[in-house]
Formats: sequence, structure tokens, C-alpha cells
Amino acid sequence: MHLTEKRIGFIGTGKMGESLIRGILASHSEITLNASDVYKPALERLNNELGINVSTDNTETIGDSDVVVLAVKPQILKSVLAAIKDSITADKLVISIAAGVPVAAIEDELNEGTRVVRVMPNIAATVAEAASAVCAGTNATDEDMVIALEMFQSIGSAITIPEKLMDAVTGLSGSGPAYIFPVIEALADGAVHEGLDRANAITLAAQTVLGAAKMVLETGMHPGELKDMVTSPAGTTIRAIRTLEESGIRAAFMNAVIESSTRSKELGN
Ligand SMILES: NC(=O)C1=CN([C@@H]2O[C@H](COP(=O)(O)OP(=O)(O)OC[C@H]3O[C@@H](n4cnc5c(N)ncnc54)[C@H](OP(=O)(O)O)[C@@H]3O)[C@@H](O)[C@H]2O)C=CC1
Ligand SMILES: O=C(O)[C@@H]1CCC=N1
Repeated sequence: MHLTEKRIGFIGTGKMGESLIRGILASHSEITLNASDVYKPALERLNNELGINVSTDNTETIGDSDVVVLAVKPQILKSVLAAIKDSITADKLVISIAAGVPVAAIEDELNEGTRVVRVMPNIAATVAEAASAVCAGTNATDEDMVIALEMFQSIGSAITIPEKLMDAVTGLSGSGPAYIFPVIEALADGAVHEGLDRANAITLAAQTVLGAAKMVLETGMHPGELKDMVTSPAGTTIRAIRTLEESGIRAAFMNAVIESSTRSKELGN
């Protein structure tokens, strides 16, 4: 059974729900997507723009779906689960993308034996470049994991991890795009300071980040080695590297990942 043979229902069409919907539709235009949310205008916009089925009734979306993606805030997940419990019949696979919320907490709210998979994707799903990590719940079958991986690999890259690493992944790739957007803006600011126009500065900054990321992924070389390839003796780059190191750039990014992971753990308590 392939992903395209499944009907997928989204509970919550906020930032991440919409991002996943757009990414999945871009790679599987023929797939059946259903979505519900409490905010009707957003649903109507998605229906108009993307032609997906929408409802303000979660149970209707679940009834029409084989795979149910939970894309509501972690803080309200428990109450949403209590309300939909009886619609989640044994034939359905539940996928939660909620930060911090352990599989066990989800399974506790649903009927015994419910198949749950937990995923941490990121907002780059919108452009099919998400970095996702997937782990199986107690009752998830091998086929469930294949379906989940197929879904998240169709919108970027996806790996399987043990659940204990989900908070680390949340701190790194789940929250990560938000660390990089200000970097791109700040790089562009520097070039604007030196006289470049804003639009070209943003294009060059974003392409620089994209190109550097692609080199790490495609060459398999260590990032330090790649950095050395740019850094000529007594050249321009090493002057910039010194000032970045003086600013504590490495500690800043390490601490960002650790802080987000810590918050993810808090959300699970
Ligand atoms: N944003 C991101 O980059 C990422 C988010 N996540 C996870 O994805 C989940 C969603 O996050 P995000 O999209 O940012 O949050 P949003 O608040 O943007 O989206 C949640 C949506 O759910 C709606 N909603 C609230 N109550 C219900 C309900 N009872 N039934 C159906 N829909 C409801 C909200 O409506 P209203 O706003 O009117 O309350 C909102 O539209 C979270 O669990 C988060 O941890 C994971 C990875 C990345
Ligand atoms: O900020 C958050 O809580 C969510 C989870 C990961 C990214 N955004």
C-alpha cells in the first residue's frame, strides 16, 4: 500500500498544517486531502486555493481519512484527543507532529491499540525541503512507518530515530529554520551597509546559505573542511571568521538548539 492510496486528514491548518498540505500536494497532486480547523476563513482559503476538502468538524475529517495528522498546538492536544477519541477507529493511523508530546501521552488519550507515529518536521515542508524525524508508537506497524516515511520523504528528507531523541531533533531541525532566517537577514544587512540593494542582498544571502547546505549534504565533507576551502591565508574570509568567533557564534547556535530542546522536554511534562 502506497501513500497515494491513503486519504490524509489534517486536524489543524495553522502554519505547520498548511505547510505540510502544500508540500504533500506539490509532490502528490492526485492524493485525497481533508482538513479541519476552528477558523473557517482559513479553511475556505485552503479550499479555494488548493481544492482540498475542508470542515470545521474534526470528526468529519477523521471519518473521511485513513491517516490523521494532528497539527494543533501541544498545549491543546489532550483536549482535542479527548474530543476525537471515538472517531479514531482501529483502521486509522494517527501521526502527531506536536512538539514535546510523547507517544505514550497520545496513546493514553486514545482507544487501546491505536496506531500512532510521532514526527518532528519543519516549516520548509512548504517548499518540499523539510528535515523530519519519525518514530513509531507502541502499536504502529512496519507499513505505518513506511507510509509515514513516504509522506515526509516526499516533502524533504526524513529519518527514523528512537523517541528519546525527539527533543534534540526539535531543537535542531524543528525550530532550526527560525535560527537561519535572521542569519540571512543579517547577512543581507551587512551587504546593504556596504551599498548593495536589499533585494539583491537577500537573494545572494539566501543562495549562499542554500549552496553551503548543499555542499555539506552532497560532498559528505566535514563542515570545517569546507570552511577551510573558502578561507585563504591572509584573505578576506579569515578576518570575518575571527569576528564571528569573537562574537561567540558557535556557543550561540549550540545554546539555541539546547534551549529549544529543553522547552520541548517541558512541553512533554
Ligand atoms: N510551526 C512550526 O514550524 C512547527 C510546528 N510543529 C508543531 O505543529 C503543531 C502546530 O503548530 P503551528 O502550525 O505552528 O500552530 P498554529 O497555531 O499555527 O496551528 C494550529 C491550528 O490549529 C487550530 N486549532 C485550534 N484548536 C483546534 C481544534 N480543536 N481543532 C482543530 N484545529 C484547531 C488553530 O486555530 P486557532 O489559531 O484559531 O486556535 C490553528 O489554526 C504544534 O504542535 C507544533 O508543535 C512542529 C514542527 C514545526
Ligand atoms: O516553536 C515551536 O514550539 C514549534 C515546534 C518546532 C517549531 N515550532
